Amino acid sequence: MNILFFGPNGSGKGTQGAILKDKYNTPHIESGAIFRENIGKGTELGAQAKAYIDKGDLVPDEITIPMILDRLKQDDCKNGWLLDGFPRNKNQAIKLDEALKEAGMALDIVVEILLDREIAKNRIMGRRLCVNDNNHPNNIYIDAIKPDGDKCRVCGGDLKTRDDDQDEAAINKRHNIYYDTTEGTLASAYYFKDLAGAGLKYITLDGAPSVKEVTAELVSKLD
Ligand SMILES: Nc1ncnc2c1ncn2[C@@H]1O[C@H](COP(=O)(O)OP(=O)(O)O)[C@@H](O)[C@H]1O
Repeated sequence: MNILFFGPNGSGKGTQGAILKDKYNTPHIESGAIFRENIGKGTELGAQAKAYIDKGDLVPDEITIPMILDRLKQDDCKNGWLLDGFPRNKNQAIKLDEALKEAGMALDIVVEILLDREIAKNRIMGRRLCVNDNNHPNNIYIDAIKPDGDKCRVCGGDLKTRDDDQDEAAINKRHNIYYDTTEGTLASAYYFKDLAGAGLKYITLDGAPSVKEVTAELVSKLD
């Protein structure tokens, strides 16, 4: 299965993407993770991308598009892939569509998580990480997982915040790109939505409920 996954920062896209990856046993290709890996290894690509990422901008298409299209040609993608974080603008969507047609490949599923922008921002800014286990869910803005005072609600451990979670300007910048329905990431999702029907299944999920409820909706809509 060839799958695209869309969701704003704060929508739990990474969590739901892992469900899809396991269900279809495909590689989970995350454009941001590829950039971070290259930055970590000190590659030329990493050096080029870092300047843009640090400013909260998108890495230019002439860098990003060939990087992702090359990745989709690798052997492990033969039986399908889950692409997460690409396309992120209309031009990337058009180039992906052209490359798929050229390779005689087709998209099978597009998943879009719907989440109000303010809720998404609060989830990011309200996130608290337990020093004992980052997976202990604590968020000061979500009643269901409010911390126990200033301690982890699961184990009572100390809580910390991720620096980039508190940079409201950077969060707004990323959300401006995501929620832009003319040239931004939602424009790229809708580009494929308009193609839906020709064997392409477009699934929307309500991102507001709990992780478990979003997963249940996702699984019910895939079968
Ligand atoms: N498709 C893309 N096009 C251009 N830049 C990208 C793309 N995907 C990721 N990036 C860059 O990598 C950074 C990290 O991406 P990601 O891990 O998805 O985090 P976030 O969702 O917080 O932006 C992005 O902020 C952007 O600068």
